[in-house]
Amino acid sequence: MDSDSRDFSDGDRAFIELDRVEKVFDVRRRTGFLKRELRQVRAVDAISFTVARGEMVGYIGPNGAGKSTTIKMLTGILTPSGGRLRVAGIDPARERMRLAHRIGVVFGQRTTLWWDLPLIDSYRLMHRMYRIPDARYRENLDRCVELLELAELLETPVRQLSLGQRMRGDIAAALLHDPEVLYLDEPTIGLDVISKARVRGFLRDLNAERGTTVLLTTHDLQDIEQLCSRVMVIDHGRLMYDGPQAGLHEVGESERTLVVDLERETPPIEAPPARVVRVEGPRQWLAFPAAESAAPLVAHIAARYPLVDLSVREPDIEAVIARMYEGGAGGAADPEETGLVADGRGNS
Ligand SMILES: Nc1ncnc2c1ncn2[C@@H]1O[C@H](COP(=O)(O)OP(=O)(O)OP(=O)(O)O)[C@@H](O)[C@H]1O
Repeated sequence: MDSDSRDFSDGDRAFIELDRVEKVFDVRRRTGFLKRELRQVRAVDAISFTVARGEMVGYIGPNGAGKSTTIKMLTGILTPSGGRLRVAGIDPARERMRLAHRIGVVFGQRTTLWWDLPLIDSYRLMHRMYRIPDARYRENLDRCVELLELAELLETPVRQLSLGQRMRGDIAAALLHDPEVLYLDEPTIGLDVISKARVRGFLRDLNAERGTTVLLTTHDLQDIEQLCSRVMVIDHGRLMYDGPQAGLHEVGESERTLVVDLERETPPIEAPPARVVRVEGPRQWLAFPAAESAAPLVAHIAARYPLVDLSVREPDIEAVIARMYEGGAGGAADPEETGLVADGRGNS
């Protein structure tokens, strides 16, 4: 063990550390007969963040933002073009095999299981490949089989499993060697509501009970809402936001909605800065800044209009993120310049 790895193995110091990490791909494009143009794609552009041991962090962004490229660099599949990257004190690109014993990876769109073999045979192979001590293998397998409800599926060839069954099989495979960190790239893609709930529940327990560090990439924002208190948003290879999930609402300038039921139809309510965004008979919807209290608005309306009932709707994270993507595309900001990296936690 080198001194680097001792540094990062203890306590809650940075377990994953990226310091101005870049990945540039050279892409050759055909521009005419025998003509090729060389273009560089900056998939990851000077990204810095740290993740402490035991954190569960969402890593989100639109298509092509650079999420998978980041995960591939974190596993050692890709070598960064610049910057410094460490996981558990290990440089993934230089010591990929050593790191493999400490990390688990689930790519939702691909399987790491042997397609033609029964599920249990993939696990037996991993037992040997990772040289997992027998007792630990048994214990981890039993736990995953129980919690991910795999007992009935162990003798089934992987190609005959449904997507949801295969995903649970893949998650178990990633955990047999007790990884300290789990990278999940779209773990609920294509799953039905019940399978999603099962996978999310399992991940929540894994993080709470075992302290496994989790980095989760997803397009399903409910995964983030239900699992990750901290979120990082990446766009055009740059980190646009790093902070608590709740803080997204502020930077996304989101709005809450006051739904007002009146005794009868009335012209649109006037209550600035709130504005009426929809009217249906005696019901009106008013949008107002999420950061402001609803109390003065309610008092204003109650004093002037024939109020029967009202309710407040929180902004949904989907709308907030959509706004961020729209705003970020043009000038994808340096989060340090814009203050979108909250808590100072994202950068070291
Ligand atoms: N091997 C490669 N060669 C050239 N360009 C690549 C390569 N891999 C990724 N890219 C480009 O890098 C950028 C980031 O891709 P990446 O797959 O990391 O995005 P992503 O955020 O994971 O997207 P998605 O949500 O669609 O999976 C894209 O422009 C992509 O076309």
